[in-house]
Amino acid sequence: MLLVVSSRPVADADLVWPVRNDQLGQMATFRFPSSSFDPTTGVASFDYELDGPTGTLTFTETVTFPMPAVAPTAARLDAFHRVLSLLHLVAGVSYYKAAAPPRLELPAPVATAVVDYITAIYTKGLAEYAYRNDLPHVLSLVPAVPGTAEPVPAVPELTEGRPLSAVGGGKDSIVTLETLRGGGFDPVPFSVNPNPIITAVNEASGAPALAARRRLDPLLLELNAEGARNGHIPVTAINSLIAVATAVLRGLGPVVMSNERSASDPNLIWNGHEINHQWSKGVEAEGLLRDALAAHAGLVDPYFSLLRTLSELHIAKLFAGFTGYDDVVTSCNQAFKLSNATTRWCGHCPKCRFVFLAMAPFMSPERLVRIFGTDLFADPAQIPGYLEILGIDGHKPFECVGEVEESLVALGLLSRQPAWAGAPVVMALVGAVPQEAWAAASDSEVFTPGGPHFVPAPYAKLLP
Ligand SMILES: CC(=O)N[C@H]1[C@@H](OP(=O)(O)OP(=O)(O)OC[C@H]2O[C@@H](n3ccc(=O)[nH]c3=O)[C@H](O)[C@@H]2O)O[C@H](CO)[C@@H](O)[C@@H]1O[C@H](C)C(=O)N[C@@H](C)C(=O)N[C@@H](CCC(=O)O)C(=O)O
Ligand SMILES: Nc1ncnc2c1ncn2[C@@H]1O[C@H](COP(=O)(O)OP(=O)(O)OP(=O)(O)O)[C@@H](O)[C@H]1O
Repeated sequence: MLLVVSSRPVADADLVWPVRNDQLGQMATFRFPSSSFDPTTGVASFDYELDGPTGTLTFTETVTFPMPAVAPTAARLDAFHRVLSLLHLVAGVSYYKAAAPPRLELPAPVATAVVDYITAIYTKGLAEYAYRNDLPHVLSLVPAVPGTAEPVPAVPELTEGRPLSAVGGGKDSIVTLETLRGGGFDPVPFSVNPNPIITAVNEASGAPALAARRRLDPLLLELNAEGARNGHIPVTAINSLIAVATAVLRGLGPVVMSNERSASDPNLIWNGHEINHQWSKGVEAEGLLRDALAAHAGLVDPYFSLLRTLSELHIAKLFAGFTGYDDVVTSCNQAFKLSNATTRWCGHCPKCRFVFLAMAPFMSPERLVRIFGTDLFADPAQIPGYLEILGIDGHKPFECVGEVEESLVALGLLSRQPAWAGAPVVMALVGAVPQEAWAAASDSEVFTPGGPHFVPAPYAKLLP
């Protein structure tokens, strides 16, 4: 059930406006003044500017790419630069959101597909931010573009080669990596800013991995500490473009993501707009990015999610079949913060709750507790959080959690398994679910692949 809200909630303490910095409050325009790439170091630099009557603030973000031993062909280098120019536009969201000015000025003429993608990134990708900060103008932002460019011709050779498999350290990317390997595709694992968890997952795979390093401008973090506007950004879009640029630079084939079916479903409706925490993981974002990459860089099938048609519960079931990652797999977002990250699962956030529930039907309690380091079903303090995930209280949390129906199906499966049925939290939840909710949850729908996807034919045969 989708919650429709007409007023926003009281903002979180860390999102409260006004900021101490008056300058930010009066910014009128966001620009993309310049970008550069140094092939000797592999460092791309992206400059941004917030401009208003009280002055200008400038930012520079850098991304360090893993350079190939052999220089890329001229065609690949040209496509790489074109992907970098898209990344420049997309990575601006982190700095735009510090002020949310009404004007967004793109630096050069681009194809219509690029305008469509960038418009969606700054509106739908920032929708949760707009909702939490009560900034409805962000949802209808229209970029100012200095002209329209013609789409470039398609160059199929640019995406031929071993697939690059994006690894985030969680169960989903492990399922993708192992499924590609099982199908004989010899994927190259790739991560942006791999932390010790991601490094351990890559080591467990035994496949040599590539990495790119992304560095936010420290000024942004200073402004955040002073109370600048802040909130969620479409980070998957940024990681995706860094992955595509790396694949093009390294002579690899398509970027394979692990974004599931439920990532496309919104958390709630506000002012008539869908608010989806995971928008840049959804199928709409995937299609828009593919179109932008085709029009701007001539890339054919450069990017797709192998798991797009699967539910989270289905992916959890597949993950249970791969036992080599139990000591390293971590899906909890707290473990991926830039500072004060947890070592592995925090054990008390919506994502930990959901993944524990999703894996439980397919694992023994011993194995699951070993993976998490704690038994969430033994702790009654988890019950209120689970009631949200089951759709009994509040809306779907702003986290990467599956649909209410998936949670209900998982709980139904647990209630029929002697190993889990007697767990205190399982018993309490089974008692709390209204009869009509059980009726709406269908095992077969959850385990039947479905919905739109962009998986090319040679890869589609790998799916269940
Ligand atoms: C790890 C995490 O969940 N972070 C979110 C959190 O930020 P927090 O302050 O707790 O920690 P940091 O991630 O270290 O961020 C420090 C500040 O830097 C800003 N920032 C970070 C990355 C970036 O690319 N741009 C930035 O401006 C950030 O605003 C902090 O002030 O809360 C933030 C505010 O809501 C979120 O923006 C942080 O989310 C990260 C960007 C992040 O990597 N999140 C993924 C784990 C995540 O949420 N993935 C989604 C997919 C969403 C999508 O559409 O792509 C998911 O798994 O559902
Ligand atoms: N640091 C990263 N570098 C490269 N790709 C990433 C990174 N973090 C996440 N991804 C990719 O982005 C997508 C969304 O990330 P998400 O965190 O949902 O996936 P995950 O870590 O594989 O699984 P889980 O849902 O269990 O956390 C996935 O395809 C994942 O592979």
